[in-house]
Amino acid sequence: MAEAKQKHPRLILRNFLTLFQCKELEFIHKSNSTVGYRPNVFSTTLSHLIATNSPHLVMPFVPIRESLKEKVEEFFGCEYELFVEFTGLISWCRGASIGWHSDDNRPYLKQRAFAAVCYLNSFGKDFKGGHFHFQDGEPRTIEPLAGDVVMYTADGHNIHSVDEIIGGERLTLTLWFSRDASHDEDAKLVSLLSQRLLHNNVPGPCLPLLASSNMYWFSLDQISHRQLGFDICWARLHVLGFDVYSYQDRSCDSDLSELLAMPLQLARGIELFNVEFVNILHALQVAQFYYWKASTMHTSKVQIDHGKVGVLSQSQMEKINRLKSVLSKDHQQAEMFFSCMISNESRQYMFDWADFASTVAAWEDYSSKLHEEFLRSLPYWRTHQSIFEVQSNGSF
Ligand SMILES: O=C(O)CCC(=O)C(=O)O
Ligand SMILES: [Fe+2]
Repeated sequence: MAEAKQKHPRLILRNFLTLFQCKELEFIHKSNSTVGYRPNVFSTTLSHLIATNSPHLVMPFVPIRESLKEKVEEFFGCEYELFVEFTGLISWCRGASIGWHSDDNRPYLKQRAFAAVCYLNSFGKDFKGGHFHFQDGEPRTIEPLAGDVVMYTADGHNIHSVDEIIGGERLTLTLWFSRDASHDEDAKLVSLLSQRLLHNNVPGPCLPLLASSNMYWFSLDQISHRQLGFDICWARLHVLGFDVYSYQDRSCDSDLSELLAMPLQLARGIELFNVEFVNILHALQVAQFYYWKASTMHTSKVQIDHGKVGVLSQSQMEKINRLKSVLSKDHQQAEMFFSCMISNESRQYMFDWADFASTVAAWEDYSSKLHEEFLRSLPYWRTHQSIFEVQSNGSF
């Protein structure tokens, strides 16, 4: 046992995260993800959340990062404190895989000492393929299950691979830890957070800002980029059954994607929801929040306000379709990547506009609570140049 730990230092923890934590991080990823660093991979980093005016969405990560770091330090018997080098939500869609490697296998990755991979959804239910394998030692294979974590040294003692994803979207929270303070992610994040406070051209607290449109454009073919692929935000709304309607006029097709950064509305079938969202990310967050919370809602107990939902006119439908033709060159691929594999529980609930309307307020409430928590924590983070959980009485 001790010998095995020396040869292949690794640890598997079952149910380390609660289902609530997994679902909350899934919500954050599905409403903020951008194209990732490998083919068919999407990611949400903390610096991206800060840059898109959503620093409050860093809050759900804080206690998780802290307990993961403690566990890694304890299990691997670290004499000195470790630093988090990277925190990110990473999802892999059909076709993504990685062959045998160690996580420090590039000169620019040498600072990585340990990895922690938290599975946020499950093999079989949410995706097919995607098993994790260690080349040597035990356990050899890990079947990802929501809530479980695998921790291992980033060096050659833990060469590993991940099988190709066959269908669905496999989601993880991945952290790397370093012994080197100059690679401390916290110091960089605190500095970004402080800079953001100085910006005043933001739409309001908790209202997301878009990054550059390239970050949301997925294409397998890098060369004929815009002729293929789709906009990630549009695609994620599409698989939830929504269309995007913008009443603004644009004569030229190439300008249409700019509309996503402007006020717009959501439609479903022939119905238009008469509530304005500040941009597509705002609409996407509310839509993802609805599906996260759908199982706790009581469908049709309330009547929708008269006037909140109307029937689309012919010209409104034409505008929706024109925008769609620019934002998705490949509907099939968008659906293949992001559709839930089997019966996602929330899909069993009938969509209801009255519930959706109350979600807009519930989302605001959720966001502003996190924002308050964030504002309370930030002065402590700035003083200590570190991100950690601050209790409401200021202790930690
Ligand atoms: O997602 C996993 O199970 C591991 C991913 C991995 O090996 C990596 O990102 O280096
Ligand atoms: Fe790896």
